[in-house]
Amino acid sequence: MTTSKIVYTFTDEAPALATFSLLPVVSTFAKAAGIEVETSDISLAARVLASFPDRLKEDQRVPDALAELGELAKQPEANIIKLPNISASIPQLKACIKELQAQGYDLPEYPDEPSSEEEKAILEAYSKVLGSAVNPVLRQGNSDRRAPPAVKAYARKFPHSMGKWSKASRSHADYMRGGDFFSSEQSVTMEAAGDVRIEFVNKAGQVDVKKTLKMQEGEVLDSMFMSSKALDAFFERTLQECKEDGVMWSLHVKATMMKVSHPIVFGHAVRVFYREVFEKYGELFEELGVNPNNGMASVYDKIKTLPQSKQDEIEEAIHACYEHRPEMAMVDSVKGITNLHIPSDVIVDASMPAMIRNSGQMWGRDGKQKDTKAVMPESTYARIYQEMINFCRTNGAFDPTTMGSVPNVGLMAMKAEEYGSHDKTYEMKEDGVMRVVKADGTVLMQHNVEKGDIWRACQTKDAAIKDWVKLAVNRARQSNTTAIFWLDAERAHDRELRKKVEKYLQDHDTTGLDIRVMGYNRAIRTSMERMVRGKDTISVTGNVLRDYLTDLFPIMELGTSAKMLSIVPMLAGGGMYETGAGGSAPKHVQQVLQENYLRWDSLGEFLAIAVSLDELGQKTGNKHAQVLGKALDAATGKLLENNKSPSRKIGDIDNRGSHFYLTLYWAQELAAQKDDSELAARFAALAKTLTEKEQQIVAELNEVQGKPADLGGYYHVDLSKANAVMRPSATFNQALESVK
Ligand SMILES: NC(=O)C1=CN([C@@H]2O[C@H](COP(=O)(O)OP(=O)(O)OC[C@H]3O[C@@H](n4cnc5c(N)ncnc54)[C@H](OP(=O)(O)O)[C@@H]3O)[C@@H](O)[C@H]2O)C=CC1
Ligand SMILES: O=C(O)CCC(=O)C(=O)O
Ligand SMILES: [Mg+2]
Repeated sequence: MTTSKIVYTFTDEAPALATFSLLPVVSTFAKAAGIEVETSDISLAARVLASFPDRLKEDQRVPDALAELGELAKQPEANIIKLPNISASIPQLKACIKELQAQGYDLPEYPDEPSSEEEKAILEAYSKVLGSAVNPVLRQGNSDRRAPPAVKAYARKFPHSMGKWSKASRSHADYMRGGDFFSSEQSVTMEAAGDVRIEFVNKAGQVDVKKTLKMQEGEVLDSMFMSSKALDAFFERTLQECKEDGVMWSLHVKATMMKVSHPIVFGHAVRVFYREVFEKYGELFEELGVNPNNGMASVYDKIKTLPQSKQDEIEEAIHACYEHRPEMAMVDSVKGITNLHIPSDVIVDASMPAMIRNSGQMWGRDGKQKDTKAVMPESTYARIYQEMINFCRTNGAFDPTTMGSVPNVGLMAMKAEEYGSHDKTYEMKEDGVMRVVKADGTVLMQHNVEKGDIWRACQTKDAAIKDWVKLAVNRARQSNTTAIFWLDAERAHDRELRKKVEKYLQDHDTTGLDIRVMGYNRAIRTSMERMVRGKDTISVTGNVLRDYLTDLFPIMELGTSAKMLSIVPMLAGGGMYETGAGGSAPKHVQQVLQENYLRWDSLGEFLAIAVSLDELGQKTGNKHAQVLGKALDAATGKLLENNKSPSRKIGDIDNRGSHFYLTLYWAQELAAQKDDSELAARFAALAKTLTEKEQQIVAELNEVQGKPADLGGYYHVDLSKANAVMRPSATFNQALESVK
């Protein structure tokens, strides 16, 4: 039997905990097909540790698993199961460093304001770990995300709750009407390969070359900026309006994925909301190293060094702001954590759908739901949320039992669009001109900018676009579904893409297919109108809309994006199977710590593993793998039918219980199938044991609930402790071990 390999990532928070329980199951089954399941630790903690080998003792060092996996992703044999990981904000990164230091790892502090060369090098090393650092490296292909039929059927049978919409709802999205990235965007397509320079020219005419880019032929290059003055004025306007109208104020950005530009935007919101505090204590804050981009948590943290009386004075000034500012949405009203506390608490892709599902409301200081103004400065993508809000206000909440589906084909390969913008994003230090210049001196694009403005460039490679069009046509054909390319004629970048889409569509046989190109507003309206009639529509979008829509529609349709099948067919021929489309659910870990209950649903993992096995089987001719994959799909279907997913509250089965049922059904399916007698024989005993001992195992699993759990860490858990917590049934463990 040929041994082939599946790489299973070890990540963070809830999915990492779930891995302790699920991986032994997967390895046991895969082994029967001669497949080795290798883990690759790309958790935030491991990435931090891998950045400072020289400071660690021999036995503390870890390999740079992300770099290795990034290389594998470029090979045709790649078969990677990727679980969601933390895209760390600075506060999260600092907390991780602190935890590792306390565990005895000699890591340097995160230098907020590096002064020496050494500190600058440290900051650079940490910057590589910050924000969305994993996905752009591993996603060496475009994105295919959809709800499999069994999952959709489950949602129709057991619909999740949907908050009612009132026609009188005052909730809405608000965005800049000028001065933002949308209004300043310029875009060019490179006619030939060659270098271009990004440079700044100050008022005195001095030129500072920021970066030289090696451009490929046919590559699309964009540049744009957000005016800092316009941004501040916008925030002030939204606050005034909320105050006057008595509507709650909330901010929705993506400070994790847009790791350079959005924390700055978030910092502006903090400074405007607490204007008097920053005016009065600005200098002191500067001395203390307060960074509003890290949220109000940074203020509370840094003022701790001050005498108590000064701290009280500042806290009073903060409270005084609440007197004349509108009510702000809360992340945790019990603990008093506001929307402006930490930039990674409210992440737009998940927060806006949650709000729309929840009657368009968020939680106020008193813990009650309220209508809210959802502030999303960048108008490019914010408008789609207003369209959905309008739709729900007019037609009522969506009905999961009848609604159609909006799967997505997203452009993200080769760090397409915003993914590749981080090292080309600048906060201007003075007034002047930012320009993009060809080697021969031709100015391709330029903007007049002012101090504080945020300027950025994005690149999109021709090969990535070509592959994206191909994937869209394939999906439209395979699922016989209408596909809409969301490309806005108002946007410079999209105009370039429209030309390419028209051209590359001709490379494919599209007879009989319904493929359309529309601006965002029309695209979302059309998709929603079809959806309420039970029709499916593939959204074919750029990178940010890929991210937004693959939470937005699944959360309406399925209650969570965790149930999505999320595939990245890699350009080099390999495959990455992501689990779900959502995040790492930090709230779930808190529940484990408090009451040893993990409500994480590993359905995304089950779906991904089945596709991974099937693909591996097809590519290597491993028949056992295909049988395993098919049986897993059937087992997942049964699990859904029998409603054996984790429930939200203690008392019922949690993540561990659902893994037991998956194992039971998987073994039963294998034992019963007729395609592969070897596998049937091998799993017959396990199927029998688990069937007989169901009651006992479930009792053993559920017995541990209700008491606090000790994991020995948050970012870097103690392996044996986490193992003990996540595998509490001796009977189940023994049954698995007995499979030869
Ligand atoms: N692909 C990736 O690697 C991604 C990583 N992230 C990262 O994840 C973290 C959290 O992001 P956030 O925006 O809060 O998004 P999450 O998706 O983690 O959280 C939103 C909510 O969705 C529900 N949810 C998500 N996944 C599951 C699941 N498998 N089972 C059950 N419920 C689920 C939970 O609801 P409830 O609490 O009500 O149970 C959760 O609180 C951040 O660090 C972010 O950067 C985010 C998106 C993708
Ligand atoms: O890379 C990230 O930070 C998040 C990605 C994400 O949310 C997604 O791919 O849906
Ligand atoms: Mg997302």
